[in-house]
Amino acid sequence: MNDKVNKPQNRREQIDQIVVTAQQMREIEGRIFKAGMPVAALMEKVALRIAARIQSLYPLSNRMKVGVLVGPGHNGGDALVVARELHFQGYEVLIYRPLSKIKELTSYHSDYAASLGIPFYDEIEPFQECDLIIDGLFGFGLERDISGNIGNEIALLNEWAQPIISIDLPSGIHTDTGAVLGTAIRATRTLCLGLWKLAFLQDRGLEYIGDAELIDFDIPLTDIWAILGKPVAIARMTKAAALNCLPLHRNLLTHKYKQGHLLLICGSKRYSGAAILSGLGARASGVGMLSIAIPESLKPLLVNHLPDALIIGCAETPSGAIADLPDTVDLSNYTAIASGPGLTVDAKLVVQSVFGAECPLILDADALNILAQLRTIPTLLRRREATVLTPHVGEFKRLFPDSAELLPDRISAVRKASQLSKAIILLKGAKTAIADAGESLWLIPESTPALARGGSGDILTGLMGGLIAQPIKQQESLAKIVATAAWWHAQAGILAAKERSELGVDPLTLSQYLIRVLLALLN
Ligand SMILES: NC(=O)C1=CN([C@@H]2O[C@H](COP(=O)(O)OP(=O)(O)OC[C@H]3O[C@@H](n4cnc5c(N)ncnc54)[C@H](O)[C@@H]3O)[C@@H](O)[C@H]2O)[C@@H](O)CC1
Ligand SMILES: [K+]
Repeated sequence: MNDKVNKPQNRREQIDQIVVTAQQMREIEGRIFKAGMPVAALMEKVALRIAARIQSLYPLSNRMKVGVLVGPGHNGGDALVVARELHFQGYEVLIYRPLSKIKELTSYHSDYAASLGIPFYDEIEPFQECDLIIDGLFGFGLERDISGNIGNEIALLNEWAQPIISIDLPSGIHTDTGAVLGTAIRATRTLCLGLWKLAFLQDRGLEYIGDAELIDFDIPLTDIWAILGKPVAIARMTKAAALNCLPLHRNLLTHKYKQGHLLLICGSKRYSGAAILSGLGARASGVGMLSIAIPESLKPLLVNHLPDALIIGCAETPSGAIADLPDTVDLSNYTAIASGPGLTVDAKLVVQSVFGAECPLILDADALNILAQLRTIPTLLRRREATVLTPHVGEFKRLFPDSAELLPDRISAVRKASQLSKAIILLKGAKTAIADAGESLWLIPESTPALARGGSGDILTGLMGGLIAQPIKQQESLAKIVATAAWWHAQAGILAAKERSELGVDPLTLSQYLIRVLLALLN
């Protein structure tokens, strides 16, 4: 792949960009063991870090009763080491070990914990009294559905009120797809071990993961690159990577046209606000020149809200959509074109007219619906320059019915659609995924449900268009800029929700938080 994950300054930043499957984790782990690290020593090291983290989260008060759930594999082994340490620190510990057949190393830890007098149970009832539950039933070794008694006991446990900390993954969550295998623990917090597993970046498992946190245990980067390759094929978008990608510093001798010229084509009589919001998103990107094509009758409105933009009034259809661009518009003048918000499907002609543009084209909202009517894949394959699509799941299904069959595995679905269409596709969701024709895949790890609100996508389209229009640093790919826009948009939402509540993140406010969050992150 030719997409580059930036060279961040420190190990933690590099680790934070990495995402692995269960198989890759096994292979990385295998290299460490082969190099001489004893399995038991690694388990001890990891589990001591987990125990220390749990103690800092839940310091010992007068009486702290901790229930530890122990499964048959090394996830259970980790949990037993944690149980032992908490016991030594003075916590009252009890252990739920429902399966008798367990791995050898786990059984040693089990025997030792029993010898210390820690009580063992094979039913969950007594754990209702616990102040905290630690879940070490299954980690990345879970292969099949959890069924039978353990399944029922997990369902019961999920109804109780005490916090649950899951080790590595919530037991029952598939490491790669995030799917619930039969039943799963609903964790308050999950301590992911060593490297981020794919499940943390999938929408499906989110409700089970709770707050996610990575416990680093010093996996050598060389072992990671040996298995994943470098640059990696799937990357989490982090603050370091995103800030590196933003056009934060301009050349001293620049002028407005050197800072990019974005053409936004959006809005209709029916959805005039969408044009304003896209314009505000584009404005926050810092783009040198912003032109906005809208139906002629909306011109005064747009000038009022965006006096800095060049407003292009267009002929209207009887329904008040853009009929066509005026003859005076020369598409070769723009460094990027973004089209879609508020258009309505009546703006078909104008969307068709920009397919030939020889600059990156961003299509959103009704432009996507129009594209779906025109036969998505052949239309996209005819484009000579890059096309970026920003569908939500509903739009994605209309655009790529074949790829949509892979849903709810969003990562596989978006990757396939991108490979088939050669477009960069940003699939919106709690964990937005950006695929670049099978080359690279970026995932946005943090967001907020506050962004699930009419108009917030319009801000994103404008922001993304404005970023893409600007001169791109040589080493950055277009997909990474798209991911940076999505990351920035999400961060603005997170900060706005923190300061104003999730109810207070209307799109206009969101647009104002774009620069505000940037300043906060830079400081
Ligand atoms: N990757 C690493 O480098 C490290 C991994 N460690 C821990 O090891 C874990 C992985 O350990 P394992 O590979 O032993 O896997 P798990 O502990 O996740 O569980 C696998 C065991 O459960 C059984 N099993 C799978 N599905 C089942 C089902 N539905 N019902 C009943 N039994 C089922 C398997 O036969 C196997 O014995 C990680 O999640 C992590 O907690 C740490 O101890 C140390 C470092
Ligand atoms: K677990």
